[in-house]
Amino acid sequence: MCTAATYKTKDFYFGRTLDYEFSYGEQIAVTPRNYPFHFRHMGDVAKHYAIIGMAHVAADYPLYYDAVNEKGVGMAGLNFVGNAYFPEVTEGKENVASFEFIPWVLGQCANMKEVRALLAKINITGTPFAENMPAASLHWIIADADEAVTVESMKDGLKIYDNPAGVMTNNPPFDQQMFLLNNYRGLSPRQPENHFSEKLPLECYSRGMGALGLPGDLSSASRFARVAFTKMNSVSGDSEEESVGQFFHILGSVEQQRGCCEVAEGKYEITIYTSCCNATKGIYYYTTYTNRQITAVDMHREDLDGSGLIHYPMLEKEQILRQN
Ligand SMILES: C[C@H](CCC(=O)NCCS(=O)(=O)O)[C@H]1CC[C@H]2[C@@H]3[C@H](O)C[C@@H]4C[C@H](O)CC[C@]4(C)[C@H]3C[C@H](O)[C@]12C
Repeated sequence: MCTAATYKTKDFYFGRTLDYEFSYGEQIAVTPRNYPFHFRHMGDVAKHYAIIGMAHVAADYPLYYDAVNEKGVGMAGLNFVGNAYFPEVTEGKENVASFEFIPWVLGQCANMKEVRALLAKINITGTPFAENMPAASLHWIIADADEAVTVESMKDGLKIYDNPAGVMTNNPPFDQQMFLLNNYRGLSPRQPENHFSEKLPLECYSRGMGALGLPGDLSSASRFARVAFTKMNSVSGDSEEESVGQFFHILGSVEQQRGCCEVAEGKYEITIYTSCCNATKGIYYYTTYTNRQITAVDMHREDLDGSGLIHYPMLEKEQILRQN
């Protein structure tokens, strides 16, 4: 399972948890403006916006999981197993392999208006990156500081949903996830009134009772409700530290501890990493399951006019600051 969220204070923040039972080996990758992209069906693109994000790097190619570009547009792919369907190459469309979707969009769109125009022409194909790397079953969230959409390629077509909550998890399809939020419209960060019965003297015996009923389990529908509630009610200062700190707390509401979600005998899904990108400034912050210190890579500290891919290993060793 995975969860993605957007957050706005003075700057715009975009990130996700990557939950799985094993790692593909990911790195923080900066694609500078002159790195040549060879799109399988769309030809070569020599110049594009610079991109920073988490990627599996194979044959010097950044297979991004989540990323932002230098214009402040963010995008993440999350599992959509059993629902994602990628058609064959279709004439008259811009055919983009699912593994190319993030660089295709982030390489050329400066805002969501441009993203929407691009999506109107696209056909996301299942073209594999390599023989041993078939297309992943994914859906995507794409956002800038002003709005977000969810993109789902399914048997009955390509769906582009407005995403006013600015959050996404996995199954079921996004329209159903949003509908299910209706179940929680009575929840509140404030203490509840007694609407149960005037004839019963019901009391608030604890703080936090306004959100009683918010599901606490790890299913993706429950994480959707939980992260939406947390994000929509989130309050923080707008300094970088306060915003980044609060963003990690928002995604902390849905993180997965080893042992709670068994996917096979003795195998557990965990939050492998959590990212928080300051999309306005191009700074990628992350924590990992084993390294809870926030680590940052700043795209603007690199030569963004270069042509070679830049990548940093994910730092996974726990760093404890000893006070005495
Ligand atoms: C497994 C990851 C998604 C995690 C997730 O959503 N878990 C939820 C599990 S569940 O639904 O609730 O069961 C996805 C996110 C991004 C994916 C990777 C990226 O798409 C980049 C390439 C794409 C290639 O086609 C396949 C390898 C790959 C390197 C992908 C492997 C894997 O599918 C990743 C890492």
